[in-house]
Amino acid sequence: MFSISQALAGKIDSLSGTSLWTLTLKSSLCKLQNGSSSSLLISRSFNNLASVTTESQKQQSQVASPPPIRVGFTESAGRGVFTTRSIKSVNLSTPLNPPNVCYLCLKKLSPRHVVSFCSPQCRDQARVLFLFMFFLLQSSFFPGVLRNDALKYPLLVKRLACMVITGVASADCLDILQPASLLSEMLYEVKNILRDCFALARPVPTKQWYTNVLARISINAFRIELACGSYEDLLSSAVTSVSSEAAVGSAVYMLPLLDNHDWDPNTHIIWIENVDARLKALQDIEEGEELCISYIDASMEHNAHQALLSAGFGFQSPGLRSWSGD
Ligand SMILES: C[S@@+](CC[C@H](N)C(=O)[O-])C[C@H]1O[C@@H](n2cnc3c(N)ncnc32)[C@H](O)[C@@H]1O
Repeated sequence: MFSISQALAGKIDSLSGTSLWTLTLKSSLCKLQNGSSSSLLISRSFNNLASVTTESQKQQSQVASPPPIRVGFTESAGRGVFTTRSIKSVNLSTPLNPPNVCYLCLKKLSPRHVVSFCSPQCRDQARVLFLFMFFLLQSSFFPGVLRNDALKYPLLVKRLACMVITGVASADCLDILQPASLLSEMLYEVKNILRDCFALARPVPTKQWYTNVLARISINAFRIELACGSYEDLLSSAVTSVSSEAAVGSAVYMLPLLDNHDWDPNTHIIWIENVDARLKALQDIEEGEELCISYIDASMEHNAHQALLSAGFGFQSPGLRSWSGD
C-alpha cells in the first residue's frame, strides 16, 4: 500500500511497496438530495507534491529516496505524472453496488445510520463549509436541477464558492488546471444555480470567477464510483466500469488531474473508505513510465470513444485509432 495522506501539506504517510497509492487531499464534500453527490478536493500547494516524503523513509531514519511520482512534460499531452520506481500490479475481482455514503466524506454508512453523515465531525464540518449550500438544498428548485448530470459541475463550482467564502480555499486554487471550453447552456445554469448562493456572500464572486472555475472543473472532475468500507470491499469492487451507474459523487483533485488519458491505461483511480483517491497499477509499471488513466470506458466503440474525448477533452486518442484499425 502506498499511502499519501495530507497531500494538502505535501506529506506521504507510508510506503510498503504494492501497487496502490493513496492521494489524500483536504476534502469538502456534499451528497445531494436525489442520491447523487458531489465533492471538491483542493490541494492548496501543488508544488508540495513534488517534495513529499514517505513514512518508510522516516522509519529508515532519513534514507534518501526520491518521491515515488513526479510531474513532468509529455511529448504531446502537456503535463503528465510519471513514476520514479517500478510498481507491481495486483488482481481484482467482481464489482459491488455502490453503498450509501456520508454527505461530507463519502465514507460508506452502516444500515443503522439514519442521518447522512458518518460522524458528528463530518456533520459539523459540513455545517461550516456548506453554510451557503444549505440555502439551496432547501429550495424546491434544487432536486429537479440535480437530475441533470451536466449540472454536477456547477454544484462543484458552488462548493468551491462556499469554501472560498468561508476561507477554506483561495479563489485561485484551481488556476493551475487546464480549462475546457464551455457550452453557453452550462454558463446559464451556473448563473442560475449560484445566484442565491452568491447573493448571500460578501464580496460577491464574479461571473468571471465562476466561469473560470467551471471551465477547469468540467475537464478535471472525477466521478467517484465507489467508496468501499474496507480493503476487502475494494478488492471486490474496484473493477466497476467508469460507465456504470455506481457513482456516489464527483471530486476534483490536484495530482490525479495531471494524469493523461490512454485507451490502455496502466493505472485506475479508486476509492476505499472515503473520498481519498488511490491510484491502482493495472499492470507492472517500469520506473520512469508515465502514469495514465482512461478518461472514459475503454471498451466503448471506437467512434463513440473518439467523439467523447474530442467533445469532453479536446483531443483524440491515437492509440485507440491504431488499436481499432486492426
Ligand atoms: C485532466 S488534463 C491532464 C493534464 C494535462 N496534460 C495538463 O497539462 O494539465 C486533460 C487534458 O490533457 C490533455 N491530454 C490528456 N491525455 C491526452 C492524450 N492521450 N493525448 C493528447 N492530449 C491529452 C488534453 O488536452 C486534455 O484535455
